[in-house]
Amino acid sequence: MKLLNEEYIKQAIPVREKNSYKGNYGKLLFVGGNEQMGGAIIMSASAAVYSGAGLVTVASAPVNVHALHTRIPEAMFIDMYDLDTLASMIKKMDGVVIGPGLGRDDRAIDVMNTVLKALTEDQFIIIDGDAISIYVNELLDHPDAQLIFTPHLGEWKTLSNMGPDKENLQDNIQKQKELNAIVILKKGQSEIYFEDEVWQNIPGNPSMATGGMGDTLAGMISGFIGQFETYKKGILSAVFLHSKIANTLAETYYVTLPTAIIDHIPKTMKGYTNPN
Ligand SMILES: NC(=O)C1=CN([C@@H]2O[C@H](COP(=O)(O)OP(=O)(O)OC[C@H]3O[C@@H](n4cnc5c(N)ncnc54)[C@H](OP(=O)(O)O)[C@@H]3O)[C@@H](O)[C@H]2O)[C@@H](O)CC1
Ligand SMILES: Nc1ncnc2c1ncn2[C@@H]1O[C@H](COP(=O)(O)OP(=O)(O)O)[C@@H](O)[C@H]1O
Ligand SMILES: [Mg+2]
Repeated sequence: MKLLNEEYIKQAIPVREKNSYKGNYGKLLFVGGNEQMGGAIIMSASAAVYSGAGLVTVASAPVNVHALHTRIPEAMFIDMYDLDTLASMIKKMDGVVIGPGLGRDDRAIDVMNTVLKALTEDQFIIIDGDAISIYVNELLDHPDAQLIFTPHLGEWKTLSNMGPDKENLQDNIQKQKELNAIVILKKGQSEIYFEDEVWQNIPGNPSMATGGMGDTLAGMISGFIGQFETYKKGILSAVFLHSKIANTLAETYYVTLPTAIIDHIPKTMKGYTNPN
């Protein structure tokens, strides 16, 4: 297992080309946030916007539109239950995050089916939160896109049948291959399972144990992938900086709010930008 520490991330973040434009930095769709959990998809999309994603659209329950626009006017909005619009929107995207606050009811299952079927091979999808349960329970097919799962240990049990006391490196590698996906297994020191190697994150602390922290990570990962050369660089940099920011905040704060992490992303990224 490789260790994900300061050395890897140093100067990993690319400098923006002088004449680049928003289309160069990722077009992302966030799908989730039912009537009870709008905050989850708002945090996720905010994290992508603050990570530098070029264009962010949120597909959510209509009741969430004003809260979203108050928090991030940079994002666009569609009704996630309008399945035709949802399917046509997917076609314009580089990547999709689905699951934060999605719920698991029949409407959520329809949304999930629509998204997975509309994807094409040059796109990526991050499946998080409730979407993990739907993927497993509904026996959905692997989408025609790069698949990325971001389970916490409870969700990993749903995906792998291995509980927190049973999961282990070798069996996790085996399961990752069966899933044909990149797996970011979230825990105190999260592990990232790629096709050819496994990494362990070093920073992180218990001030992060608060609702919305994983929603925020999923948004950061998507935002980074949209701008980085490779999936590996984008994912590893996002996982590291998410917990690195939390460590800095935890020096003076008892609890680290996901929204506080989001606020600190742009300045922290600047500090790790490669000047060459
Ligand atoms: N503001 C909002 O809108 C927010 C919305 N949110 C949205 O809520 C949705 C559900 O997400 P969730 O993570 O709450 O799933 P949940 O069904 O409780 O977990 C499944 C099982 O896993 C277990 N488990 C969990 N963590 C574990 C661990 N580290 N290690 C071991 N076990 C662990 C857990 O066990 P338990 O805690 O019940 O003992 C349970 O049995 C999702 O869409 C998310 O985006 C939240 O993000 C909050 C803020
Ligand atoms: N004690 C801890 N130490 C380090 N990281 C933690 C700790 N508790 C939680 N985290 C991190 O917080 C995030 C929690 O994700 P998740 O449970 O999906 O949150 P939510 O669904 O509420 O957004 C993960 O990235 C996890 O690694
Ligand atoms: Mg979660």
